[in-house]
Amino acid sequence: MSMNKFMHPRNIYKNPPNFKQLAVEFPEFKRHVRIDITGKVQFDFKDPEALRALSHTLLLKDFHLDVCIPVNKLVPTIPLRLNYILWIEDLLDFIGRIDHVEGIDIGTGASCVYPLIAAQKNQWSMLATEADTGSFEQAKQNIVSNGFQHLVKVVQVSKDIFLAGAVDADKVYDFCMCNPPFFASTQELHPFFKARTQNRPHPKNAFVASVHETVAKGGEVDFIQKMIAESTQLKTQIKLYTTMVGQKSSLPALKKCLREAKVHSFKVAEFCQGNTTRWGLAWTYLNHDLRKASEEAKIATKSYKQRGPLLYDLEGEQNTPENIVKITSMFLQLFKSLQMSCEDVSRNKLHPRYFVTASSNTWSHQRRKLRAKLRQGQLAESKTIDDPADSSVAKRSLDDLLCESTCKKLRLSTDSESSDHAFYKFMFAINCLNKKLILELNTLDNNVDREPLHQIMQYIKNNCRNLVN
Ligand SMILES: C[S@@+](CC[C@H](N)C(=O)[O-])C[C@H]1O[C@@H](n2cnc3c(N)ncnc32)[C@H](O)[C@@H]1O
Repeated sequence: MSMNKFMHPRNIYKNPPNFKQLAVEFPEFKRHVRIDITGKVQFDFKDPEALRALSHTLLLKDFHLDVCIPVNKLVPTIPLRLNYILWIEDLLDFIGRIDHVEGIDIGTGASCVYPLIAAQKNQWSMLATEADTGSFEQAKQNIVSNGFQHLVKVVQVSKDIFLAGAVDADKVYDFCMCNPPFFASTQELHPFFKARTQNRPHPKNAFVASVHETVAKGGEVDFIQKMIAESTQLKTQIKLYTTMVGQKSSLPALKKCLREAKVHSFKVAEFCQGNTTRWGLAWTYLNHDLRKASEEAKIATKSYKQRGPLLYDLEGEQNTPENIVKITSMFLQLFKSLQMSCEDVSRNKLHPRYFVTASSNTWSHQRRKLRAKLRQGQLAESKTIDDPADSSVAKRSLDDLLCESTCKKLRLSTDSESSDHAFYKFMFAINCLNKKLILELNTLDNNVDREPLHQIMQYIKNNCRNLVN
């Protein structure tokens, strides 16, 4: 069963990429797809070359990164890499780190994929380490060819060093991350390695990595235990220690090790993508209880599968600082016009995020007003924010009628506009991905009714063209 629906809510690959479209846009990718007689696009996940082309194409299309992934080196699956980065974003938010973030990627690989995505997406400064000479050289080239020397630095380290020898002694880092070699021996690479159940099917994807990238003496438990041991020396010099864990069976030993290391708190998350599940482990010596990290940080786990935010692609809107500020202020105006109050909880101006409180159901009230006007034939003169171009009035009035039944369901004690208490609270954010701006709405609490959120989103969509043009 594909687990895409359990991905982090901000993961753009929650809806799988459109392979047909990718093939049209990227000739390199086109070579690896064929159209069957029913017209369906076929992609061979068992072909290492096809997987390499897919990762290369997604990095190019969605992150504007042209990354050389050499043959016989690990091909990074991009949805998983993004899940990990989004989880770190949430944890950094939780500990209050927003600006000028500095991170470390242990074992960056030839692609240098985490630092490059982190630098491109979030402008984080990254120190990358790599033990293998070939991968180190390639990582260096990938940084230069993508023009990220100002944000990403890679250092070659010996296999026995994790953090201590690589970090600058005078510096405090916000986080470290790591995708460790998962296996203890080459036999473990075999799909029917004894730890896997007899019934378990063959992996659906080709195995695309070299042995030294995936095998380390003692496997991931030993690798991560060494990281934990070094963290007991570095303590708060790194605010947030994180690593990926490839096998669930490794978690009990690692949790025990963290308790023995007397870390202040630690947290486990589950990253689900495609047919693969991985785990994230984070710990800190700072006075933060990571177990209480926000709902969003927890959302990567299965139990929050129904609770992703509602997203709306603000098509055609440029991802520039000025435009983000402009669009945000337009949405704040819209909320104000709906008599909603907005509390700024932004990470910074480029990551606007607000808690919005409505004290009554004003959005469907607006709809009622619109319907009343329609009935009275007044729309032509109307200058409210609800006024679209003439041609779309008819369409939206129809939308309104269609929506009427849902609006009725929402009629609560409400329509008393003067009520002081919060009638409905939600989170509004603008997220940026390369040239795209995405509007995000979410509830603050998992147990509240999401129907109003859908209605507010619909209201925004109906009015968005007026707002941003
Ligand atoms: C599983 S690969 C991950 C590569 C990349 N981070 C990714 O996710 O695609 C692990 C990498 O760690 C490197 N490595 C192994 N031991 C290391 C150490 N002690 N310090 C730094 N890198 C190490 C390996 O050479 C390999 O490139």
